[in-house]
Amino acid sequence: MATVTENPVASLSKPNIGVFTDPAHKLWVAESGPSLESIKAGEGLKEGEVTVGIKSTGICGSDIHFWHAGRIGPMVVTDNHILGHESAGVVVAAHPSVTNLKVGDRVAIEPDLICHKCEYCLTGRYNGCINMRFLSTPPVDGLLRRYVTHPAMWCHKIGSMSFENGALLEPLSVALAGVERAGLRLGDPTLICGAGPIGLITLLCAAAAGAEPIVITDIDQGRLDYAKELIPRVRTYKVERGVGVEDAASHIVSLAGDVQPAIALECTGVESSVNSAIYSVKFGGKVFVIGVGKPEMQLPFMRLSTQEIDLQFQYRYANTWPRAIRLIESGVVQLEKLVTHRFDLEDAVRAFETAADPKTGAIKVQIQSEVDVQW
Ligand SMILES: NC(=O)c1ccc[n+]([C@@H]2O[C@H](COP(=O)([O-])OP(=O)(O)OC[C@H]3O[C@@H](n4cnc5c(N)ncnc54)[C@H](O)[C@@H]3O)[C@@H](O)[C@H]2O)c1
Ligand SMILES: OC[C@H](O)C(O)[C@@H](O)CO
Repeated sequence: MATVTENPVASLSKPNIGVFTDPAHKLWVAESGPSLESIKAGEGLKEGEVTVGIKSTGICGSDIHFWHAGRIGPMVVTDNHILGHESAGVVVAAHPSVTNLKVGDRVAIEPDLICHKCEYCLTGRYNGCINMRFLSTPPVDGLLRRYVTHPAMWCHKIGSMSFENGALLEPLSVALAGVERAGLRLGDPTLICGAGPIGLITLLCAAAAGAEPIVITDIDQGRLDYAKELIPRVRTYKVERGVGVEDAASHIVSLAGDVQPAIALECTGVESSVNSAIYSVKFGGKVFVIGVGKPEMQLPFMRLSTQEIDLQFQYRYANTWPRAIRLIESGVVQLEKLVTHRFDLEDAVRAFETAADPKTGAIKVQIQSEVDVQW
């Protein structure tokens, strides 16, 4: 264990840099705020805030989307914009008012800034905050920087957990929120649609929660093979172009041993996939949609109606971090294998190109930054 120096922030020497995109779909690394000088001078920290030296940040599909498409639905990149919302690092400075954290604490950052005043904040469903400012969703800059200033209350201590795992707490939170609100129970036959990072983490959670049998779908055989490596008992279904949604549903049910799923956790947001899930689940079952997709979709209304199927949705998460930390610390959910590629912050453009290219076989690409402080 390294020793804490009198004033560790004084030893910081690397400039703050960040990963930017813009409305012209450029992607670049450049100097960003807060500046090293202001951090070292102890300027700019407001009451309740800390500065975190970011060590690991995962690239999310939404980061690629903001870069390539310039928008996700109503969230539009209108200016130079810093990406990233899956990060963990070390506290390098703290405002004197902060009592829950100290310099040197290892933390994962929950990337929301909420108003603490609206109905949803006051009732614990703060992901619905009407004044939500979610880091990396334009116009709010994200975490892909060497240093970030953030409210201490949204920096969760991760103890000796690796920074890579700390950065995975964010997508784990998405999956946990889904599994929890879907009401998944021990022995529930479960369908998971999509074996991207969210689908795979959902698979790990559903398996840990005792779902059985579990079928996972994807259009990519490589991702299905990956799912099988993670959870050998999972049954995999490769979705083929030209196969109708009802036929796909029959294949899924037959793969499950002629058992209709009680719950489908939809992690693609693709219309045909949502519809195969609706045709797969049993009477009174639930299709729980985590994936996000196009603004309007056609759904089999009468199937939903005559089979009393619940169709439910999830948007981000609330109150998941402490639970997610316990699951990783105890090894109940093991996410290490998901990180397939690692790049330095200076090399972030290559990291994004790798994450965006299906031929690389990347599942989760993480960006690591050097924070040259001596503890
Ligand atoms: N609700 C939320 O708060 C929330 C949070 C994070 C991510 N998401 C969404 O969750 C979804 C999954 O995220 P991800 O990071 O894993 O994305 P991803 O794009 O990496 O993974 C999606 C997977 O679905 C597969 N797929 C595509 N079409 C399919 C089909 N017809 N049938 C089966 N599989 C198909 C793809 O091959 C891919 O492996 C995305 O829509 C993302 O935007 C939602
Ligand atoms: O996990 C959080 C999600 O990735 C975000 O909601 C993103 O999709 C848009 O801001």
